[in-house]
Amino acid sequence: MSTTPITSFAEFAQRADYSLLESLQPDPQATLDGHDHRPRQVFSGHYVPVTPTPLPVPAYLAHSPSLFQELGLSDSLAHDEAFLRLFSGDISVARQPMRPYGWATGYALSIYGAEYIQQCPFGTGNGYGDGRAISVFEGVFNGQRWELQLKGGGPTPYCRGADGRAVLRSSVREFLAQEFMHALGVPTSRSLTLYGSGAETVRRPWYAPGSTSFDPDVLVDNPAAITTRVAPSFLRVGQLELFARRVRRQAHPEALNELRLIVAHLIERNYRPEIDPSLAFGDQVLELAGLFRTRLIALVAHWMRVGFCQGNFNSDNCAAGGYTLDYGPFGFCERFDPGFQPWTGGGEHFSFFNQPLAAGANYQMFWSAVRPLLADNSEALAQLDSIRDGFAGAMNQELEAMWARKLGLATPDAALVNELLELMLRSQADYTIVFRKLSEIPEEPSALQQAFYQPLSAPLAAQWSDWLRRWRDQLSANGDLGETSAAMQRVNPAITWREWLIAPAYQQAEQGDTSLIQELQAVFSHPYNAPSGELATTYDRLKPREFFNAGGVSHYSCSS
Ligand SMILES: Nc1ncnc2c1ncn2[C@@H]1O[C@H](COP(=O)(O)OP(=O)(O)OP(=O)(O)O)[C@@H](O)[C@H]1O
Ligand SMILES: [Mg+2]
Repeated sequence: MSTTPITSFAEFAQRADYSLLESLQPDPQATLDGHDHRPRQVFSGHYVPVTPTPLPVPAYLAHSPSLFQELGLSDSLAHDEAFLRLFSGDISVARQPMRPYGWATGYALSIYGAEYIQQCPFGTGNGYGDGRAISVFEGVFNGQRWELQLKGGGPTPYCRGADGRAVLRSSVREFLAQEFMHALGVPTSRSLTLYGSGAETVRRPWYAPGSTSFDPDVLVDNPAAITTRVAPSFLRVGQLELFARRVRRQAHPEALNELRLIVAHLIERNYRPEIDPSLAFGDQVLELAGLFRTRLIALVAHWMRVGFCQGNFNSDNCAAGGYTLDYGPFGFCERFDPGFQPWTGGGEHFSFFNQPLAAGANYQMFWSAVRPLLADNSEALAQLDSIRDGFAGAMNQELEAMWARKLGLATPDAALVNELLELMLRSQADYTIVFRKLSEIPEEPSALQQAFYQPLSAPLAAQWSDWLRRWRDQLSANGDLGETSAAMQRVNPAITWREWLIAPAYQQAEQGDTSLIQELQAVFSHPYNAPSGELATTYDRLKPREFFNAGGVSHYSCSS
């Protein structure tokens, strides 16, 4: 394992290794030149070779120093000409052993457990998939295998007639959010780089300045950008579903084999160290089902812990490796509201506190997608069903443990948590600030005042006093308050994502000024440390009144 960081593109390219991808089938209709950008049906195979469309006049905006370090890349590489060209969509710079084309994958969509096909322009489900995400690299860095994927890299056969681009606004959001979530300790895809175009803009519906409209009221031209995300794989539950649906429909003779290959690939990519390769394949599928259940449940508990709402937790936005994927319609809860949902198209079922149920619906689709692989083994099927049946109970247990950690309790106490959430709601508490203040284990509600969007009424203050007293009694009975407080500060972040602090960063980046992006990167890299001095004045505060109901900040319809 090399310890000197990679400084040249040639050295970087040497890390390419497509040996896992090679186990999958390319679309037999596709040509290997990758010039396949028009919407069409893809009937079989696991991926379509496709070249990205380069951003004209690409310019560096940001990279993640922490991911660069993990991959063993020198920071200077982000400014290297060939590196910049690759990750702004120009794969003509590829050199051996890299492939001179990327790949896009098809997937199916279920919303809350209901199968959809009308999102596919052909009405068949064969035209839905990565419409603007194109993987360009599979390789091994410091002993770990990663896939590198452009988002906004131009149209693919799955683009459904759209431009395949991402605007700078949404790219800055995804770029910052992935690294923030990682720093929060939440499993996630990661951010490598962010490059913007100095010459191409794309038009999207958006909100006029000061608008409180629910729906966008203007069309805005925004620079096109590409953010590259990194994960062990970008396999989604929806992807398994696509192949399972083809098995069910007997779409072609290879359908069951293709399902088997994609599931084997998922195991290889995301679960191999935990699943013994010498097990019979059916047993590996059972192991996978158990591990994915555990990961998905832990993931959603993390989301609840940090106040994250994914916003659009369809099966095609649910990574089969059990991490957060697709930072489009997401938001973080500021004033506590269990129904928080910033995306106007997302609906209540994907709101903040409904995420455990949404995860259960996605797990159900995973379960039904892998079932055909065990069809000839009734014992294995029964085991698989019982893993699925246990989802809700295991989810509840994990949530109870999460609340206990947030409150420093040695054992879960659902009644105490529910009373607290009720009090938070009635007091208009800020989700992040109130838990951070509680981490100091205050005796009096006055110590929490900074967390409330309205002064506490006398009756509410009395209820808080009572709650604090009973909670503190439990804590005192269980151990040292100083240690408990320190442990609480490790799970209750000191700062959070506040959209009104992010909007100026992408607005300034549109004018070529990336200093706010850099400031946010720095602040977000240590979310459990209270920011000091001037940074505290900016980042540790309640959402100002003028941003409540502000279009594009408190809610948004377009995430692309
Ligand atoms: N501008 C676009 N051009 C082509 N396809 C698009 C565009 N925007 C979204 N899509 C496709 O529409 C589907 C739904 O979009 P959604 O917002 O869930 O995903 P996304 O944010 O583009 O991507 P991902 O889930 O890969 O992060 C996806 O399959 C996506 O590829
Ligand atoms: Mg998506």
